[in-house]
Amino acid sequence: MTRTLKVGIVGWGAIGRVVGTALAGQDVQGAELTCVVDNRPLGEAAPAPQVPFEEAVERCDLIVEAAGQGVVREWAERVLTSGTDLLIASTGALTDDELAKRLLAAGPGRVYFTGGAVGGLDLLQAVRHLGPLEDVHLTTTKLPSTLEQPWMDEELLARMRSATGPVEVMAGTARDVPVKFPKSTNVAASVALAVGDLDAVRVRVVADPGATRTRHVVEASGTHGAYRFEVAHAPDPGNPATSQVVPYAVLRSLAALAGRTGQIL
Ligand SMILES: NC(=O)C1=CN([C@@H]2O[C@H](COP(=O)(O)OP(=O)(O)OC[C@H]3O[C@@H](n4cnc5c(N)ncnc54)[C@H](OP(=O)(O)O)[C@@H]3O)[C@@H](O)[C@H]2O)C=CC1
Ligand SMILES: O=C([O-])CC(=O)C(=O)O
Repeated sequence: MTRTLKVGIVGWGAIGRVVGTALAGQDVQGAELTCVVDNRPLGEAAPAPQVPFEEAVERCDLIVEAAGQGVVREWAERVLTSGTDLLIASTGALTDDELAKRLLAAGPGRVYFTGGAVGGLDLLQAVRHLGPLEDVHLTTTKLPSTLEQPWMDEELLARMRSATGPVEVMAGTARDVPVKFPKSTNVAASVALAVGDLDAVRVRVVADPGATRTRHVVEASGTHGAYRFEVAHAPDPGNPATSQVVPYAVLRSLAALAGRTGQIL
């Protein structure tokens, strides 16, 4: 008989709540919710004990990070060093090369990344073995309010707020963009993880008042082929910066880690 995977969730928000509720309801064969970590007191809202981070690391086989890039920076290495595995949603933290290098080398815990809001990462990772991808582009289009940032000047904010159509708010690489939109463009770092190069992924971030669905378009080509993946997600009603599908991508990752048969890997 295989052991049940004890899972702790860090971040009881749009992602964590759905993942934690599903785990507590035994929706993921071979995994159970052991505890929850969050900034705010959750009281009865959490279906498992709310504990400090240190205690979660001690009690769990696997921690799901669904809190933000800062949590990855502060805790990821300690989780892995303690022997606990870590599944990261805030992949944008990996734009820091030093941190990325340390996490990939850390152990005995293992680090994993969820595909989150983008598709096709499995194929892009496979394609690397045929040779480099020369051209990789990601275009992310979201509601303007979900893209407002403290560093933006009045002129850009005014343009976003009064837009009647799409407005490009940033063009850069997967190294620059997730740092500027830490809660909204982790997908850029996820594409870069699949492609194996942060600087090779050209990213456009577009604010569009008509974007009732969040759109991510990944386009890549090389001598061996051309690839295009486009998704249009309903945003989470409580946190429209996050697409509603993301917790289900995390649950899919958890099912694979728990060893459920029949998974597409
Ligand atoms: N890979 C992907 O495709 C995606 C990745 N993400 C990443 O996942 C993260 C979480 O998303 P989402 O659930 O929508 O965010 P929410 O803001 O809805 O929830 C995050 C929760 O984590 C809590 N939190 C933040 N920092 C800490 C901390 N240091 N310790 C404990 N709790 C903390 C927050 O509390 P408080 O509000 O008090 O800070 C909040 O309750 C995003 O910030 C983003 O980085 C999101 C969408 C897609
Ligand atoms: O949920 C999404 O569509 C993407 C997102 O917020 C992120 O990548 O951080």
